[in-house]
Amino acid sequence: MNLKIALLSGDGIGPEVLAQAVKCLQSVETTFNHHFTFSPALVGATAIDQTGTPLPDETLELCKNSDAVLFGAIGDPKYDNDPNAKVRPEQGLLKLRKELGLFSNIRPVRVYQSLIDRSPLKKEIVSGVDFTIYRELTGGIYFGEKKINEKGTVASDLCEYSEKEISRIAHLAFKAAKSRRKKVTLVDKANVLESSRLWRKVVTRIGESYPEIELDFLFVDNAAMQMILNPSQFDVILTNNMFGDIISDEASVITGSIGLLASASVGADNAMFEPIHGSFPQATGLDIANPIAAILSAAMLLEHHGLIEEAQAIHMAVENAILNNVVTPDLNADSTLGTDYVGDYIANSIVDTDEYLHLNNENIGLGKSTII
Ligand SMILES: NC(=O)c1ccc[n+]([C@@H]2O[C@H](COP(=O)([O-])OP(=O)(O)OC[C@H]3O[C@@H](n4cnc5c(N)ncnc54)[C@H](O)[C@@H]3O)[C@@H](O)[C@H]2O)c1
Ligand SMILES: CC(C)[C@H](C(=O)O)[C@@H](O)C(=O)O
Ligand SMILES: [Mg+2]
Repeated sequence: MNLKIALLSGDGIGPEVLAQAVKCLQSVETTFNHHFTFSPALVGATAIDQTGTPLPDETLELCKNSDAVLFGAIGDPKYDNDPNAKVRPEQGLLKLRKELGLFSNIRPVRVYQSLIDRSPLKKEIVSGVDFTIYRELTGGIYFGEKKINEKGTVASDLCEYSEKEISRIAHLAFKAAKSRRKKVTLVDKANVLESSRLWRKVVTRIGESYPEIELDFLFVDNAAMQMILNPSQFDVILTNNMFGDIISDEASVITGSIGLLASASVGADNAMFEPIHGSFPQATGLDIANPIAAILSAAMLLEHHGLIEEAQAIHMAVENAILNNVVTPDLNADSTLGTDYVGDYIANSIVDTDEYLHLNNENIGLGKSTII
């Protein structure tokens, strides 16, 4: 398959982790005989420094004309610490999501058995945790009208949602639950917010057309608590833009590190793949950032394009690295292995499992079909 991939490395650790994801995609290219074209473009603080804007027009055009966007991270302390800054790196990411129509952000949360001791929670609580967050990505308080009075003493951000915005992501969440454990939990604040009450109404109605799926509701404050008390109860979590942002960082803690969590941002015509973490500015250039979230985002990119075995090969290579303790210091405080080393190790262990089985079966005189 030929794929045109736009590479938006961004700021901080973005370029370091994205380079490892590219290595893995290149390894997939040779192992499975595909052709991927990588086109780098500016975004975030780096783009502001060079062009004055966090999302130059050329970057947006490139993304629109690519089969997928692979995104690193944006953000820089010089903007984080300046509430008066008018131009901010985050505006680039938000505009990109909006312009590409990426309304659904899918964030899988899975605990690796071999990392169970890395979780701050007890083994018996985290064992087997496997859920996915469907976070609405182009609406809500992030994109509602923002106001501040002339004196600069009163400010507001409007949280607005339409039925259409809710229903299109709700359908995706229900469909995902069909091939999982058949449960959707809507996380909202319907006891207080009008917009959350609309979410409940719309999602309840849509749920009726998925009778095999159990639909559950949790207020976000309780959901934050349940995620720590009993995370195994979740299968598919459906939620708005802001709640999804917050609970996904919380969920990452269960797994042992935010450096493990990948995501796919999907719309009708475009798709972007991005770690859930940020630019981790303190780690820039230190070769300590965990590249796995970026690498697994590349796996989600492949899966999105129907390259299931290829995505599986990346997952197996990641599991192999984790099993062999080839990890960055966030997963093992004694580790002296860096981002680049872990990236190389994972890229070099990507194999075509089908071929591997085939070869091994032939060696022992069995046809491939007898085993698979
Ligand atoms: N999608 C994005 O680009 C994105 C997401 C979140 C935050 N940000 C931006 O990033 C900047 C820093 O934000 P922050 O400090 O709140 O969040 P962050 O995710 O960058 O870092 C928070 C903490 O998570 C850990 N961490 C993050 N990524 C890691 C990795 N790959 N490996 C190991 N540990 C990792 C570190 O302990 C770090 O201190 C801000 O400017 C923020 O706006 C961008
Ligand atoms: C950087 C910021 C705009 C972004 C968000 O809030 O969506 C980030 O936290 C994320 O989770 O991708
Ligand atoms: Mg976030």
